Amino acid sequence: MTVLKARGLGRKYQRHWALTGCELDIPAGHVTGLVGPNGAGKSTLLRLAAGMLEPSSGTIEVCGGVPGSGPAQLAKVGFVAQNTPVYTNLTVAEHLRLGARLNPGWDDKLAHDRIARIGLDPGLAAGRLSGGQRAQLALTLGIAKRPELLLLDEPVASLDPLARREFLQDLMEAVAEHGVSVVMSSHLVADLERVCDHLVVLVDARVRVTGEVEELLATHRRLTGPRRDVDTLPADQRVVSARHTDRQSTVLVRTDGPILDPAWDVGEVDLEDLILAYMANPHVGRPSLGVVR
Ligand SMILES: Nc1ncnc2c1ncn2[C@@H]1O[C@H](COP(=O)(O)OP(=O)(O)OP(=O)(O)O)[C@@H](O)[C@H]1O
Repeated sequence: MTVLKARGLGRKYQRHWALTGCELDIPAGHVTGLVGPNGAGKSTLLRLAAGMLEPSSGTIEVCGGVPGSGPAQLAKVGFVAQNTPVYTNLTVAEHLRLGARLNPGWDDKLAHDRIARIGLDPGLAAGRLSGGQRAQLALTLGIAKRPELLLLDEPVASLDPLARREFLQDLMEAVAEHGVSVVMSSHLVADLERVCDHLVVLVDARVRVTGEVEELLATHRRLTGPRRDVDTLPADQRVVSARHTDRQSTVLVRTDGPILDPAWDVGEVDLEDLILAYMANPHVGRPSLGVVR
């Protein structure tokens, strides 16, 4: 089942396209990592999915409906925006009461347990919380809503390392126990490596690569060998990035078949290698032959 489907999806601000030609099928029951450079269009995609923005072109379907199209649709989707908005004059406890009132699937025990574990004072006004504590409150509201799809825009950016680890643990539990689907943007590749089994890389407003992490890792290889022109590689080895010194070439390729050329030393890639290769070289198939010293 697909939890987010985009077809020719685009969004422009004035005359600038923040997202364009976006084709996505994000499967249900997975944690999908959304990565890309600053300004790539990640928040724009998440806000389109949450129904906070209208597409300028194409279509987007979330949990089988049009984002933001009514109360039933809103109940299916949780969204924690990048600035983790909370009501500054309401206390932590009032936020939980509001959550319970507004959300049909609200898990009150989970919300209270989490707030207690984090150590947030229920009587404190949200405006007096630190940035990280505010993020924790917003994330608690998002998880306790028990949505079908949870959209998180850089959720852990302001959390300390321990809080980050615990939050990711909570997230994985929610996925395992309640089958919630998650799409989260992050610049922290190590975190994505821990929790994501699906990946979308956005660069320059376009989807550069998307797929199951396991499948992506299985089909990408790092080739190291005597310097050569990447145009001489077999057609089934799609060049993602290439670096050259005077004598040596290092090429990251996508291929389904084995690498038979004995001149290459063939290595596996990890998620960070893969993400950086796609982020560094947006012009797939047109790698630079510049010399790196
Ligand atoms: N409200 C807006 N008005 C005009 N331009 C905008 C607006 N919001 C975003 N943009 C532009 O759209 C592009 C994509 O922005 P977006 O916030 O989606 O990127 P992002 O990938 O989330 O970036 P970051 O990693 O820095 O959070 C950027 O060029 C940005 O300047």
